[in-house]
Amino acid sequence: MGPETAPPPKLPCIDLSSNKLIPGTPLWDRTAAEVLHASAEFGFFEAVYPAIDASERRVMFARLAELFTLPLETKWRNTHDRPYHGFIGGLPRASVSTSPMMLRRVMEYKPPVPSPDTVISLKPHTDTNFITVLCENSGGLEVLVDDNGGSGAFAPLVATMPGSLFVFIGDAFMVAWSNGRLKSVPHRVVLREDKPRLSTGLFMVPEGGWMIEAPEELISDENPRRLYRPFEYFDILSRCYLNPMNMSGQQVFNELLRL
Ligand SMILES: O=C(O)CCC(=O)C(=O)O
Ligand SMILES: [Fe+2]
Repeated sequence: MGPETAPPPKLPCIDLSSNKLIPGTPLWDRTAAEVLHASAEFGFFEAVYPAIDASERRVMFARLAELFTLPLETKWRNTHDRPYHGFIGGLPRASVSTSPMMLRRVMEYKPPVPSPDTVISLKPHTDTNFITVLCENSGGLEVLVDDNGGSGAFAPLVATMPGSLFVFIGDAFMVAWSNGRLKSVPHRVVLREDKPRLSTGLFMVPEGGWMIEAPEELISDENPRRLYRPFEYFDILSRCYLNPMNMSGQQVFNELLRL
């Protein structure tokens, strides 16, 4: 028996494709309100943003597939002293990543051999960074929905438009940029087919070495005080890394920083 998954509910899908989306216009304001609502209610949304057309996408994923056929010794040469920045092997997925500030990561999930019907390839977690933008070659991403009192169920994220990207609010955004108003949502990857899944993500991370806290503007009648202590991002990331996936970033933030 595979992991249980709820049927796909109606999930937020926001059209960011119009070239009339210009700051100061009513369309901009309406779209910004949709983004805010989705980020507060769900912690993620599907972004209709066909900047990468279908043929570019195909080429990109074909090249990625080639990249992952490199021998392990070669992949392990991609090292970095910061957690999650170099090659990550040993998980059900393999990951190669570059660049410390805007972190572009590519991921391959391979079903184990022999393959069961379904397998959880990436355990439920929240992203610790500010914002994640994901682009995938096949389904498998699932989010926790309707998490009333912890009794939520994972639902598949099915793109309603070809070429969509998925945008996730991370823990650092939840804590520092929204003072708890937006939500970072647990998600996971489940393989239901006996073939590898490829994805690429843009992980927007804070610069290291600075203490980060919610700005004054976010203190309101609704939230009359800061909800979290100031933090240094890589300190938190190292703590998450020390117990990978056993404790989500959200738990680390809530247990260490909640005031
Ligand atoms: O591969 C995916 O689509 C999800 C990756 C992910 O959630 C992560 O690396 O944090
Ligand atoms: Fe994630």
